Amino acid sequence: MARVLGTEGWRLGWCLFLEWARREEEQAEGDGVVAGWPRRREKTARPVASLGILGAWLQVGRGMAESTEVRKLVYLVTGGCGFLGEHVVRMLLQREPRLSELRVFDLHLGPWLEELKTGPVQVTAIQGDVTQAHEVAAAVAGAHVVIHAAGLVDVFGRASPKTIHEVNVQGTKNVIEACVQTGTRFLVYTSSMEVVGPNIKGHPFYRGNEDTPYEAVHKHPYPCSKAQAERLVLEANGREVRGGLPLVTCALRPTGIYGEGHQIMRDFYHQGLRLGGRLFRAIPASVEHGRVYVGNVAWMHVLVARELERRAALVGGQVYFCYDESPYKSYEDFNMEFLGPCGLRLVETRLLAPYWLLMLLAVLNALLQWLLRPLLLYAPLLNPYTLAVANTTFTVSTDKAQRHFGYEPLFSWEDSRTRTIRWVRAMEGSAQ
Ligand SMILES: NC(=O)c1ccc[n+]([C@@H]2O[C@H](COP(=O)([O-])OP(=O)(O)OC[C@H]3O[C@@H](n4cnc5c(N)ncnc54)[C@H](O)[C@@H]3O)[C@@H](O)[C@H]2O)c1
Ligand SMILES: CC(C)[C@@H](O)CC[C@@H](C)[C@H]1CC[C@H]2[C@@H]3[C@H](O)C=C4C[C@@H](O)CC[C@]4(C)[C@H]3CC[C@]12C
Repeated sequence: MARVLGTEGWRLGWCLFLEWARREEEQAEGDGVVAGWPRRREKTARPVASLGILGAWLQVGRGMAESTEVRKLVYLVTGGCGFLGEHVVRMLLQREPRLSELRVFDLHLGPWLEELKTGPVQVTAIQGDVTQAHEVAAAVAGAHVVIHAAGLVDVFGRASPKTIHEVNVQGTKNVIEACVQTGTRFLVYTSSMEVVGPNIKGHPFYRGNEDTPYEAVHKHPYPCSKAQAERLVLEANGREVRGGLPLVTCALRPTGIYGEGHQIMRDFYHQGLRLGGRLFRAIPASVEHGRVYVGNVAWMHVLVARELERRAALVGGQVYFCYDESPYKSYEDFNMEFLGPCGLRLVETRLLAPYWLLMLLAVLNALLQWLLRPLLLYAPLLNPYTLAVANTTFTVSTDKAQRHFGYEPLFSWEDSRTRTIRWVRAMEGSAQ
């Protein structure tokens, strides 16, 4: 379709222009207004009208001309069937007009991909493992842009530290090397706030930005792996890829993502249902955690991927926190923005469960997980790491993405909240 508009576009534009010119001239004779501008003296009216219409036509023509060549880019999204990945895939299809092919690479392909194959963009589902270099290289070959969102997001002890490292670090190395070997020049990495903190010392990060000094000290396998992977991506910026041009990379650091498809929100909801519609507060309301809507995180990925080529010198090698207008609240209070309207309530237990008791329970959970591992996977939300993270303020306040590549949140807080509540309610229907 876009290609057809190329030649036909100019011809169609010219016909539109002539028809419009005729009508404008007729109208200008009648009501004294020329193409939206107040009519000037008779002798300038006609040139003004023609200029205005000509300008409109040129705009139409250019837009069509641009559309004739735009569908030429191949994007690859690793982890494209995950919580964030699916939103990135759908956002690209909606808001990246230059796409000719969208490759979705994931260990587990979602059935919903089939519904995407009816549009003008070729959607190629690739079942693969980022830890397998040859599978990554095959998927990357020929892509113009790679958005690397595949990762093992585990802070609940489900996967071994070795596996987390293999996926998050070695997998990222494989993506970088595939870009270099095949000549793909633009790589966006989905990093995480946890690359920064909260650190093992429980230091708060209050309204911090990308330049705020903070002692990023980690022991847990997940943040360690994200920090290593991010460093690899940023260090790869400028490396020569096949064909002799430089690789341009950047990393996006979402804070706690929420929205349609968020598994942890789903876990909280089901836990509340099991407890008779109640959730028990474990974290003081004063401990704030930054959260960001998944649609805005997806939009930031799409936008920075588009701007990487045009603003390579500025954006290449940079990190950007993902942010929007979501309010600063404790993790649990924030979740109640969505779970409350769906019938759950947060029971104040701070007097009943002091921090030391919660930490004791968390340690017992970790011990139980270790004892039961040969028999079954016991991975509750409460463990020493999640308690420590939840109990440490971590909020960002930055506009670096806006300054560097014009990012503005696509979804307001109200819209993000409404969409998430609608999703929880749909879960409610399925849970009954
Ligand atoms: N969820 C959050 O709050 C959050 C916040 C900051 C950053 N992140 C980052 O965003 C990215 C996506 O996270 P998510 O929350 O969507 O998690 P997710 O688990 O829903 O998605 C990750 C996807 O990667 C895929 N994957 C895992 N191992 C793979 C492998 N070996 N090969 C190929 N694909 C593999 C999974 O199948 C899944 O579809 C991750 O890199 C994560 O670190 C998430
Ligand atoms: C059981 C209570 C103590 C309850 O309040 C625990 C909440 C806990 C499960 C979450 C609190 C903070 C979350 C993390 C944070 O939002 C950022 C993250 C970075 C991202 O890359 C992956 C997810 C996560 C680690 C996220 C995980 C859940 C929490 C620890």
